[in-house]
Formats: sequence, structure tokens, C-alpha cells
Amino acid sequence: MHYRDLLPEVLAIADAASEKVFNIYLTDFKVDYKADNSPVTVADLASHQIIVDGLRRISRDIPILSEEAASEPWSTRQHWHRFWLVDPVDGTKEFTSRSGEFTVNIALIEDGEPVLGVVTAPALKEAFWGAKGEGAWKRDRTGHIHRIRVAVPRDSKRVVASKSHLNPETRQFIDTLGEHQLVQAGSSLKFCRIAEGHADIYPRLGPTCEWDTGAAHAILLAAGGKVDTLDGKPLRYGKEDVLNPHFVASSK
Ligand SMILES: Nc1ncnc2c1ncn2[C@@H]1O[C@H](COP(=O)(O)O)[C@@H](OP(=O)(O)O)[C@H]1O
Ligand SMILES: [Mg+2]
Repeated sequence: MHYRDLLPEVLAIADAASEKVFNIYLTDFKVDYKADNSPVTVADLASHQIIVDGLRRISRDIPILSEEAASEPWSTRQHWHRFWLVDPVDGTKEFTSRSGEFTVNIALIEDGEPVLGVVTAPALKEAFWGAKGEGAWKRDRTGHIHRIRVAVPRDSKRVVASKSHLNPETRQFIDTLGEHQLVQAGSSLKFCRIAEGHADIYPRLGPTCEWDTGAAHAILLAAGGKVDTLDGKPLRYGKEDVLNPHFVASSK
């Protein structure tokens, strides 16, 4: 199936998950902590289930890697040329602190490259999607859909960095950029802000997992941007430990 045909189906799945996540957000939900001490709520698990059921319906044969499921062993995953990469709720800290800056993320990875992505922000009522060779779009809170594209280069960079994980290394990197404006944002929305031309650079000199970045990375690529590791190579997917190295996302 072509990416163009897949996009509306994946968007519908993300929208369904988003609606469920938002309904839970409005309740007095309970926060649990996983083995790595990261927060999880019923929203993460409900969103995971809706997305997995939806993806299975549209693509029986493409395996799924989701933050909220035990991953297949590396002996299996290393043979995956194509897989869905899912973070049912990215920015769980933003969800539990009620900042609204959390997202639902679905990416399609092919040979280590994010080729299609959908990101929805249930509380902000925004959605972003894009695919290789197709371009990228945003649906704003009024329901208006328009194409998005990265901004043209400018002298004073608009830097976007994590709300919850802005560490000293990232601050040092930002200091090397000279004159700049810093905007903090939660979750994968940082990539989306660059993709829509509202920010120029997102340095992440701290840990992330592949599911945190895959979908928004695909959208940023489709909008004309890039995501490189600190040695200047494109960030890639399908790593054994599912952990990303430090990276810089930018408008080019
Ligand atoms: N020590 C760590 N190891 C791996 N990933 C981490 C991490 N600390 C933060 N993250 C990732 O950073 C994401 C949040 O990013 P941000 O701070 O930019 O909003 C988290 O996503 P989740 O909220 O889905 O768990 C989590 O996966
Ligand atoms: Mg995440």
C-alpha cells in the first residue's frame, strides 16, 4: 500500500486513540510507576490497545513495537525491515501535570528510516502527519487542514527544548548557538513546531527511546527538516536497545 493511502487510515486510528486519551485526561486518573520509575496511566494502556487493534486491521503482516508492550526479542526484531513504532502517550509527565503537551504517536519505519508519521495532541486539539515523498500537514484546533513546511534559515534561532528533561549538556549546546529564543515544549511536539515553521532547532542531549521520536521525525523529514546524531549522520531506527543517541532536530 502507498503511504498516501495509509495516511488517512493511520490518522483515523490516532484520532480514535486521542479521543480516548482526552476523555481520561478529564477524569481524576491514577498515576502508576513502571519498573524504570516512569509514570503510566490507564490512558497509555487504553491508547495502546486502540492503536494496536487499528494497525492490525489495516496491516495484518506489519509487526508493531509499542512503548506499552513487552518488545519482541532482538533475535526477531533484527529481521524486521518494516515495522510500526508506537508511543501511545508521549509526555506522560505533561499528561500527569496537566500541561496539555502530550501526544499520541504512530510511525512506520522502513529499513531504519521513519517514512510515515502521525502525531496528535489530544488536549491541544492539533494533529500532524506526513510521509516520505508526500509532504506534511497540520490540522489545527478549528479543524482547518493545511500543508506545513520548515521555516527558511534565520540568524536568531528559535530553540525548542524539553519541559521536563532540560539537562546541563543541552543548556551548554544551546549556549553555543549565540543569540536565540528558547521555547520549552513537552513530548514530540518539539519536532512538530519545527516542521510547521514555528521553531528552528531542537537539541536533545539526553535520553529518548525510538518510540518518542519516530512519528514526529517522519513528519519533520516530510516537511523539509532533518534529525542528525552528533556525528552528523541521520538518526536511525531498529536498534537493539531501542534507545536513541543524542541528536539535533532542525529545519536544515
Ligand atoms: N532516562 C530516560 N531513558 C529513556 N527515555 C527517557 C528518559 N528520560 C526521558 N525519556 C523519554 O523522554 C520522553 C519525554 O520527553 P520530553 O521530556 O521531551 O517531554 C519520555 O516519554 P514518555 O513520556 O512517553 O515516557 C521518555 O521516553
Ligand atoms: Mg514517550
